[in-house]
Amino acid sequence: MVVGMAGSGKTTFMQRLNAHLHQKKEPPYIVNLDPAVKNVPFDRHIDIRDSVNYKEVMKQYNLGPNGGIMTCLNLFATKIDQVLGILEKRAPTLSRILVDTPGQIECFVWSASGAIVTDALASSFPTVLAYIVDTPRTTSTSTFMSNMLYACSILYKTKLPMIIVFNKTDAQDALFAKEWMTDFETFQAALRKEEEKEDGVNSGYMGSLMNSMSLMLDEFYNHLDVVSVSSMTGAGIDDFFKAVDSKVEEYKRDYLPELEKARKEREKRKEEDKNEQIDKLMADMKVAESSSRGKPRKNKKVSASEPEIDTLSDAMDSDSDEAMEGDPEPEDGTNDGRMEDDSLVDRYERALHRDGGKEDTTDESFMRYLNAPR
Ligand SMILES: Nc1nc2c(ncn2[C@@H]2O[C@H](COP(=O)(O)OP(=O)(O)OP(=O)(O)O)[C@@H](O)[C@H]2O)c(=O)[nH]1
Repeated sequence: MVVGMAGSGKTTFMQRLNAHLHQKKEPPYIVNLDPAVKNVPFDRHIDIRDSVNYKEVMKQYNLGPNGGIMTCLNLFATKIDQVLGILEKRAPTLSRILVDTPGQIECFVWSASGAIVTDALASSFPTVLAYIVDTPRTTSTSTFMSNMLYACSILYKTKLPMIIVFNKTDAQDALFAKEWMTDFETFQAALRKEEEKEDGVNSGYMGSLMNSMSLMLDEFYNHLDVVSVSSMTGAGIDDFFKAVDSKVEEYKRDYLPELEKARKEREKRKEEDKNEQIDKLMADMKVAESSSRGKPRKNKKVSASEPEIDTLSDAMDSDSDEAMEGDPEPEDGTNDGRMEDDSLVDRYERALHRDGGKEDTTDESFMRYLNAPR
């Protein structure tokens, strides 16, 4: 999945990857998620523009460009199951799926639909993010830092393996950026140099902010692979694919178990919710039963100060008080004084196997309903 700021060269990079894979006789499957792109210089198998009309969405919903992209993505996200279905059907014959994303990166990465699309893909296929950086525009420490912070936030949001791709290296070598990422002191020196040269543009608050951030980003750099490419000339594309293969291993090693853990936790929570609902149901039924049994109120004092029963909780309080007063518990403590008979609660308990797993064929349908997967 290719992400990056507007103009960083995502589409050109996609075009280069496509050409490279075709040359190797491993044609990729291509998905375009940019609703606002005008010309895509390669064939797409799935294109968001086929299902939503960006211009029309802006008009219909009275939106600006970014709102238009977000809404298109939201509409597309509702069809993600169908997209996954197509991809999964194709998967056995595919070596790679390439996904292009909108240049308005925040619309994609920070929107709910962006997360839905990313999570859906990542739960079905080994997914790697390629964060494209416009190298010639990153030679100043401040633009470099903004790019790295963006990449960092995407990494922490998606938790997917990420490769930083320094693009346009035919116009600007990326060695300086690689050094800044591996040697903190080189970055500090560049900061100082800019301060002197630019007459204090990065001095004061900005300078010290970047200084601290570069220290913080050190940890983030450890999680990345970095490659330099030129989408224009094709230089570095082999290195990129090598990095992808190593990141796929990382996906299998780190991401998949996390995914499995999250899935199990979701299921466990669902089960707990179900049990909680059943417990509530049981509690309600006990109250309903005890009040509907219509025991005569013994020694009931009727006084002006006695509160009226308005709510279920009031009723519960009142009944338990009453039980303490006039209907004492048996001394062995095995019975709360309300459940002597084969009551509805008993039958529900049996239906749920809470009585040690004894079968009760009479309530089978209810049991089946409760145990049925949802
Ligand atoms: N010199 C050079 N220019 C490049 C390279 N890759 C892309 N460009 C140029 O950068 C500009 C933007 O490229 P795109 O591929 O349209 O960038 P994008 O990220 O898809 O842009 P958006 O769709 O607006 O987000 C174009 O003029 C490209 O020709 C490269 O490797 N070298």
